[in-house]
Amino acid sequence: MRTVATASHLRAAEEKVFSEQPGVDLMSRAADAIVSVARVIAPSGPVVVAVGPGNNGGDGLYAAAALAGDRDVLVWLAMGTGHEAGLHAADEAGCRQVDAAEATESLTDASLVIDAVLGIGGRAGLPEHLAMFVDAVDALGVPVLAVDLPSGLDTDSGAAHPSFRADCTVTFAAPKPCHVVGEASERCGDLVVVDIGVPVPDTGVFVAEESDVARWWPVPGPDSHKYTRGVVGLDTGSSHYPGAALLGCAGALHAGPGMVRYLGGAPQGLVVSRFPSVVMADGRVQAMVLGSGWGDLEDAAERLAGALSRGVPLVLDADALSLLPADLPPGSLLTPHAGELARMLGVQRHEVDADPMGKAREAASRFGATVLLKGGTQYVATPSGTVTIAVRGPAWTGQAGSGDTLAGACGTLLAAGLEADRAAILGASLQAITASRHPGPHPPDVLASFFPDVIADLVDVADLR
Ligand SMILES: NC(=O)C1=CN([C@@H]2O[C@H](COP(=O)(O)OP(=O)(O)OC[C@H]3O[C@@H](n4cnc5c(N)ncnc54)[C@H](OP(=O)(O)O)[C@@H]3O)[C@@H](O)[C@H]2O)[C@@H](O)CC1
Ligand SMILES: Nc1ncnc2c1ncn2[C@@H]1O[C@H](COP(=O)(O)OP(=O)(O)O)[C@@H](O)[C@H]1O
Ligand SMILES: [K+]
Repeated sequence: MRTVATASHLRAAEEKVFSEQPGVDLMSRAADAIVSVARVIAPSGPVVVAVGPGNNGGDGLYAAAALAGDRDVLVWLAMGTGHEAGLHAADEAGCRQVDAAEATESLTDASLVIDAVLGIGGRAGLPEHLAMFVDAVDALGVPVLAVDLPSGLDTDSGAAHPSFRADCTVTFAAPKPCHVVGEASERCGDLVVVDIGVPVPDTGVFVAEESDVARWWPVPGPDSHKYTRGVVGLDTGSSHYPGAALLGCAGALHAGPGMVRYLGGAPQGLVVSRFPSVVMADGRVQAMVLGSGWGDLEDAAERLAGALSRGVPLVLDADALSLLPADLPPGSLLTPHAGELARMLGVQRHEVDADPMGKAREAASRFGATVLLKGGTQYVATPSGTVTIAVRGPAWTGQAGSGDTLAGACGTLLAAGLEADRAAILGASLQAITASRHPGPHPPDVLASFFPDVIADLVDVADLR
C-alpha cells in the first residue's frame, strides 16, 4: 500500500527536508527520474517540453537539459516565464526555445511531450492557449509524460478539470488524491512514484496496489480443510430477487471459501442446480452476508437478529443497511453505494458525492464498522479513521448485480479470518483487477467466474517474490 498525501502534506515534508539538509538538490533527483522514464517511453526522437513558471517547470527544464545530450529538445515557456537556473541549464545544453505556434507545429514529429507546466502549486484548469495545445497533442496521439501530475488537475481531488491527459505520470514521494480518485486518476496514465528523499508523511489515507492483493490473499496450507478455510453463510436474495442469491453465491464461491451455506429465501433448487457445492443445511459459519436482494422482506429484522446471534462478523449489503443495529459484531463490514450511504447518514446523495472519503469515514465511526463505499472509486474506511482506496477497475463493472457478487466475495474473505478492511480492499480490488484483465463487458456472475484465474496468477507472482 502507498500513503496518499495532499499538496500541503507534501509541502510540509519538503520544507522539513530543506531545513534539515540545507542545499539539498531535490529538483535534480526529480529531473533524473523524469529522464529515466522519458527514455523508456520514447527512446529517440524530438521531445517537446511545455514548461510552467514554478518548480514543476524547473523539474522539466533540468530534464530537458539532460535529454538534449542525444536528441532534439524543444522548450516552450507556456506561461511566459520559467525557473531561472533551469532555463540556463536548458539553454547551455542546447535546448531550443519555441513559442506556442512552433511548439504546436513540432508535434507532428515529436516522440514525446513532457508536461511540466503545473504541479502541486497549480490551480485547477488550463488557460485557453494551453487547452488548445492539449487538444493538438490529443489529436495527434503524441505520448505525454506528466511531471508530478497532469497540469490542470486539482492536486487534492478527483475532479475532471480541463487538463493534460498523460500516458505516464512521474510523481514524487507519494501519490496525491488526483492520482488515485475519480476521473482525474484516469488522466494520469501509468503512475510512477519516485523516492527523492522526502519522507512520506503519515496521513492515514492509503491506496492499494495489485501487489497487496497478491500478498494478502489467504492461501490454504497443506493441512487446511473446509472448516479451517472458512464457512460463509449467505442470507441473500428472496422470492422477488432470486438472482441476488445466485450472484452472491457466485462471488463467494469463486473467491475460494471452504464452504458456502445458502440460508436465504430464494428457491433452494435454483441455487443448488446452478452451484451444486453450495450447502443448504444450516450450521456453523465463520461469517455471514446479508441483505443483497432482500427487497422489502417482512422478516428482514428477524433475519438480521438471527445472524447477529451467531456472533460472527457480518457483511451487511443493500437492504440490510437500512436496519443497522446499535452494536455490530466486531469485524463487520458495511457495503453501501453512495445512495445507500446517504440514507445511512441521513444526508443527501450530493453530499456524499461531494466528499465520499469523508462520508465513508463518518459512517465507519458512527456505526463502529468498516465501510466499503462502492462506486468508480472504492473507499474502505475503518472506525479508527484510516481510509484505503481499492485498486481501480473499468467503469463497466458498475452494473446491477456487481455489488451482490462483491458482497459474496467479501463474505468468503471474512470467513477466512481476514480483518474487515483487508476483506473489503481485497474483494473490491479483485473485482476491479479481474475486470481489467478480462475486458468485457461481462455480467457480474461471468466476471466472478474469472476470479480464480486472477487469484491464481496474483498468488503465483507473490510466491515468486
Ligand atoms: N514537493 C517536493 O518535494 C518537490 C517538488 N518539486 C516540484 O515542484 C512542484 C511545485 O512547484 P511550485 O510550488 O513552484 O508550484 P508549480 O506547480 O510549479 O506552480 C506554481 C506556479 O504556477 C502558477 N500557476 C498556478 N496555477 C496556475 C494556473 N492555473 N494558470 C497559470 N498559472 C498558474 C503560479 O502562479 P501564482 O499562483 O503565483 O499566480 C506559480 O507561478 C512540484 O509539483 C514538483 O514538480 C520538485 O522540484 C522537487 C521536490
Ligand atoms: N464507474 C465504476 N467503475 C468501476 N466499478 C464500478 C463503477 N461503478 C460501480 N462500480 C462497482 O460496481 C458494483 C456495483 O455495486 P452496487 O451499486 O451495489 O450494485 P448492485 O446492488 O446492483 O449489485 C460495485 O462493486 C462498485 O464498486
Ligand atoms: K505537470
